[in-house]
Amino acid sequence: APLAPAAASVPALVERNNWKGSDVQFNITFESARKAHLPKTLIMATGGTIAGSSESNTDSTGYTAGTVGVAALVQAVPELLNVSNIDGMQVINTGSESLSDAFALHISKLANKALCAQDAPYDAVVITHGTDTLEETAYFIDATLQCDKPVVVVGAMRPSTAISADGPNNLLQAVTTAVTPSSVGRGTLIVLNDRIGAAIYTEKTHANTVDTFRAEEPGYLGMLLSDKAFYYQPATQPTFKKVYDVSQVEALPRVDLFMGYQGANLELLNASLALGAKGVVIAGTGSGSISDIGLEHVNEIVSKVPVVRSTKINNGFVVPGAYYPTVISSGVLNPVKTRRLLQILLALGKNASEIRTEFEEPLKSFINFNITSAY
Ligand SMILES: NC(=O)C[C@H](N)C(=O)O
Repeated sequence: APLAPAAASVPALVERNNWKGSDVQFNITFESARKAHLPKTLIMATGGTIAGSSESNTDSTGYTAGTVGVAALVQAVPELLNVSNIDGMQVINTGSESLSDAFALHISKLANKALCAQDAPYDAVVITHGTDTLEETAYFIDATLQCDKPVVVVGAMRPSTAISADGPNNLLQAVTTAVTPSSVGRGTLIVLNDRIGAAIYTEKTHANTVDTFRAEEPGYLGMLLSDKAFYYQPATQPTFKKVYDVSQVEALPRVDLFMGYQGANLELLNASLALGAKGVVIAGTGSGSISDIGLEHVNEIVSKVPVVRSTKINNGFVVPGAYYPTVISSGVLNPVKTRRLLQILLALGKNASEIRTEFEEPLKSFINFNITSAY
């Protein structure tokens, strides 16, 4: 059976649903294992390969993601209870490719309640998540969490039934990182495969291997060594990070994402608007370049919705350039994170020139240019 309790001494779990103010499906705790001196961590489980299983222990492609619940995930790693008191919450159980914009908003609100509300019951939150869109949730929470407590997002590349499944150790490392005092004040973190990265910079870089999460240019913040989190530098927040309050936001607007390539003409932008898009992100080629014909189509819609250009290279900067006066530049954010920030800004009612300022103003600190509003 997948994820049978690894040790005879695993305390019995208690299922309950008494976390005030939440709309959780169910909530587990290990009451008998409570230790007064340990911090309290809430594990929010969402599915993914870390909660996946297969008939075959060598299968790392044909398994079903999101089949194992939070109780089994925690029970498979009783060592968690040596570093933290643990509660578990099953937020959803699915492959992360199927997570919606509504999910991102929902889990951000849950994390804020768990950590930042008055009398917030937890010291840290760990989110178990599929890796395919893990960085989108991690960045969204990073940009919307109203306090300094740690949120760590973790996943796995091999299902729970695989030989050398990476999930259990990743989960232990995530909880260990979450309750390490020097994790406070660093923003949302991504922990997999012994490495700790900042949500704003870290992304999935390989479709199959366990060392997939990297922050190619800025590098990792730290690593785990014999189950201790080690940081290379004292706590600091990412350079361009800004935090927004989405507690009053009821839904994120539709924002579509288009990619640049030879022959891309972007005429589908009009279809996107007709389907209700309130903003558009273009994962441009190189440093955010857009084809001449593509730019013509962009210019047909910029008076109606903001268009932000990032880069499909997923590394480096897109800065304002004379050639694209009508388009907003994403700075250091990759396309999917750019999309998340644009959704947040639109949801908060910002107009196009305010959105431009939010994206481009921070870049002024090191690059000399004039922000010109083309609207
Ligand atoms: N490794 C994984 O978790 C991939 C899976 N498709 C997911 O994102 O849910």
